[in-house]
Amino acid sequence: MDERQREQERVDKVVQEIEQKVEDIQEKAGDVKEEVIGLRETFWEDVTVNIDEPDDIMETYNSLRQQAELLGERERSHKHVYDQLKTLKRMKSSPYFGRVDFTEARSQETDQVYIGISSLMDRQDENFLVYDWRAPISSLYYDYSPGPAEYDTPEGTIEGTMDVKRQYIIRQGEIKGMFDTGVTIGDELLQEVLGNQANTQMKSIVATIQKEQNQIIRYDQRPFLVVQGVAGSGKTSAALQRVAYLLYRYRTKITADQMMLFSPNPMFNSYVANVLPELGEENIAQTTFQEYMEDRLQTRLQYEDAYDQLEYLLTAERNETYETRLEGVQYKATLQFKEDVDHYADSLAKKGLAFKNIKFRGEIIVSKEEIENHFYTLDPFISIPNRLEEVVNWLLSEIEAMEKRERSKEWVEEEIELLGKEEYLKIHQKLQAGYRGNAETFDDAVLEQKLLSKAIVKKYTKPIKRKIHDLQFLNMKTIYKSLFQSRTGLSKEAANQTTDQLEHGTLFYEDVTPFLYLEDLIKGTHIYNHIRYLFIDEAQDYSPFQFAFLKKLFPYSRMTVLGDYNQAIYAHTLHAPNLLSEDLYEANRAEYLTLLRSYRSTRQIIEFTKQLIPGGESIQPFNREGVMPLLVSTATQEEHQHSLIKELYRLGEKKYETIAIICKTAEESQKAYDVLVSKDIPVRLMDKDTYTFTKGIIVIPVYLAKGIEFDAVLLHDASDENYQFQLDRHLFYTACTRAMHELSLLTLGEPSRFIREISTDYYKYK
Ligand SMILES: Nc1ncnc2c1ncn2[C@@H]1O[C@H](COP(=O)(O)OP(=O)(O)OP(=O)(O)O)[C@@H](O)[C@H]1O
Repeated sequence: MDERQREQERVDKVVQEIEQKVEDIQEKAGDVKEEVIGLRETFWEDVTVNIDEPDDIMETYNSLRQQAELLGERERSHKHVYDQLKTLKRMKSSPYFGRVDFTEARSQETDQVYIGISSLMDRQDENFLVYDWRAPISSLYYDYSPGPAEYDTPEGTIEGTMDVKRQYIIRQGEIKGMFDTGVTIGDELLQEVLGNQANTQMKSIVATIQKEQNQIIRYDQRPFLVVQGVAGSGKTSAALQRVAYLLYRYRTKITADQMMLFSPNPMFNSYVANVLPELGEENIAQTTFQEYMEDRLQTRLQYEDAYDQLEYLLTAERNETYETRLEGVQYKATLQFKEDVDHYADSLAKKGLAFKNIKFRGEIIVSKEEIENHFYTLDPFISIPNRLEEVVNWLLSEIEAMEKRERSKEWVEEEIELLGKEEYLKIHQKLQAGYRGNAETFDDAVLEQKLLSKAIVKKYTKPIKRKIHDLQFLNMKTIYKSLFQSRTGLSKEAANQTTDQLEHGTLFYEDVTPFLYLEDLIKGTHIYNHIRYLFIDEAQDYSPFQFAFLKKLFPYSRMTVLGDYNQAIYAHTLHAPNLLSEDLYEANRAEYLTLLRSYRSTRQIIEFTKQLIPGGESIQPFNREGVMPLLVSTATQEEHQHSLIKELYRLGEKKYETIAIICKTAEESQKAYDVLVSKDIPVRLMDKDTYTFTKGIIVIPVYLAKGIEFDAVLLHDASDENYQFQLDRHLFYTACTRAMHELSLLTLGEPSRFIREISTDYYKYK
C-alpha cells in the first residue's frame, strides 16, 4: 500500500468516527431540544403566580427566576450541542489539513499530529485524532520546517525534532492533494487558494497561515500589538484568526462579547462576517467609528461624516476657505489640540459651562442662569461630573415641587375631562392595580381625581426628568463653540470657520471626536469596561486624538492595531503620526510587527504597485503569475467611455466573478455609473450606505473599497488630473492593490504622474 492510500484509509477512519459522533450527539441533541420546547410550553404551568401579599410576590418572583434559569441553561446546552454538530459536519468533509511528526527530545516518542479546524478525540476519549489548529503543539506546523523544532505550552517549552510536515487538500472526505513541505507552508496549497476567484466573503486561512502571521495570531505579551503590513499581506485575516485563537486559548475566561472590532466601513463588516463562524466561533461585535459617532450624537446635532469630509477635500476648489479647512482638519487631529481641550475643560471648573432653560408647557421653570448659578456655587473642588450629579438632584426636586403645584391647576382638570375612554381606563386600571390592598377607598371619587391629576402631570414631566438625567440641560454646542474663543493652536481664520459652521448647526467631521471627548470630560467618561480585546483595522486612518479618545473609552482592553501607512487616505494623516506611529505608545507597552509579503495580487500586479510608494521595494510578492497591468489612455470622453465598455467586455469574458470599477470619489462614481446604465451594462453603484457587496460589476469610490478585494479592478480615470497630490498617491495605491488577478487603468488625458514614474517594463500600454 502506498503512502497516499494509507493516508486515505486514515481519513476514512476519522470520517467514520465523525459520523458516529454526529449520531451520538444528534440523539442527545434531540432530547435537549425537546426539553427546551417542553419547558417553553409549560413555562407558566410550573410557576406559581400570586401577587396578593408581599410574601406571595417574593415567591412568585423566585419561582419565575428558577424557571427562567432552568430554561436558559437548557437553551445554552442546546446551542452548545448545535455548534458542535456544525463543526463536526464541516470536519466530515475536510477533517484536517496538516500533519507534523514530532519526536520529543526528552521521551524520544514520536507523535503524529494531525491538524484541523477543531480537536477531535476518538470515541473512548483517549487519543487525539485531530488537534485544533490553535493548540500549542499545532504551532509547530506554522513555525518550522522539518528539523529541530520546539513549541511553547503553559508548562514550558517542549523541544524535539520534526520529521515530517505534510499538507492535505481533503474535500468530501477524499484526499485531493498531499504534499510534504519545507519552510513555508506549501506554495502549492497557497497557489491553489490564492488562484481562486475572489469571494464576496472573506475565508479563513488556517490551513496556510504563514510564520509571520502566526506570530500576530498568537502574540500574548504586551498590551498593544501594532502591525504595519503592506497591502494584501493578510492583516485582516491575521486579526480574525487571532480572535479565534484568543477565544480558544482563554475559552474559560473570555467570550466573544468581550471583544470588539473597529472596521473601516459597513460593507467590510459583511465581507468578513463568515470567517469566525467558519472556524466554529461566534462573531464579535463590529463597528465603525462612524457608527459609534452616530450612536453617541443621535439627533442631538447635525454632523458631517468621514466620507463627506473626504469628498469635500478631494473635490472642492483649492482656495482660501479650503486651506483654512485643511488647517483645521490637520490640527484637530493632533495631541496638541487634545491638550487645548484639556485646558479648556479645566477652566470650565471655574466658569464657562453653558446651560439650557428647563421648560414645562412652554414656560421656563428653571432658567439657564439659575442652573449656572447653582452649579458654580457648589464646591469647586468637586469634579465637574460630580457637581452635575448634584445639579441633577436639585433639578429633580424642583420638578417634583412643581408637579405638586401643577396638579390642582385648571389645565389638568381640562385634560382629565378630555381623556379618551381608553386612556381613562388605562390610567384607572393602573391606579387600581397599584391600590389593590386599599380597595374600599376606591369608591372615593376625590381620591380618583387626585390620582388622575397626578398621572396627567407625570405624563408631562416624565420626558423632562429623563432629559435631566441625561444631562441634556447642558448646552454642549455652545460649550464646544466657546472652546474656539479660548486659546488654541488654531489660526484665527480656522477658529472662526469652526464657529461659523457650528452656528449653522453642523459639526465638521474633524470636530466630532474633540466634541465627544470634551463631552466625556464634562459629563464623566463613557467607558466600555467589559471589552478585553479591541481590534482596530485600517488603523492608519485614525488620528492621534482619536486614538487617545479610544484609549479612554476602552481602558481595560488589550489592543491589536493593524494598518498600512501607505493606505492612509484621510487628510488628517498627511504629514502626521497615526496609530501605527511608535511615538503614540509608551515604552515597553507595545510590540511592533511588520508584514512585507503580499498575497492578494499576482506577481505582476505587485511588481507594479510596489513602485507607487516610497520604500515599496521591500514588498515581497507571493509568486503567482498573471498578466501585466494594462494602461489604456484616451483623449476624449467618447473614447474613454468606449474603452471602458470594451475593457468590461474583455474582463467579462474571463468569467471573473467580481469586477470593480474604482473611482476616486463618489461624484466620479455616480458619473461612471450613469454612463454604464445608459449603455445597458448591468452594474451596481456602491455608496456609503451599502451594507453588502455582491458578485458582478460594481462601481465604487476608493475609500469604500478599503480592505476588500476583487478579481479584476478597473481604475475609472487614472489621469494626472485625478491623481497628482500626496493624498492621491495613497488613494491610487489603495485602489490598485484591491486587484487579485487583473488590473486595468483607464485615463482620460495624460496618465497620472505616479504611473509615469514607473518603467513601461511593468505594464502594457494600449
Ligand atoms: N496565509 C494565507 N493563506 C491564504 N490566503 C492568505 C494568507 N494570507 C493572506 N491571504 C489572502 O490574501 C488576501 C489579502 O488578505 P487581507 O485582506 O487579510 O490583507 P490585508 O493586509 O488586510 O490587506 P489590505 O491592507 O490591502 O486591505 C486575502 O484574500 C487573504 O485570504
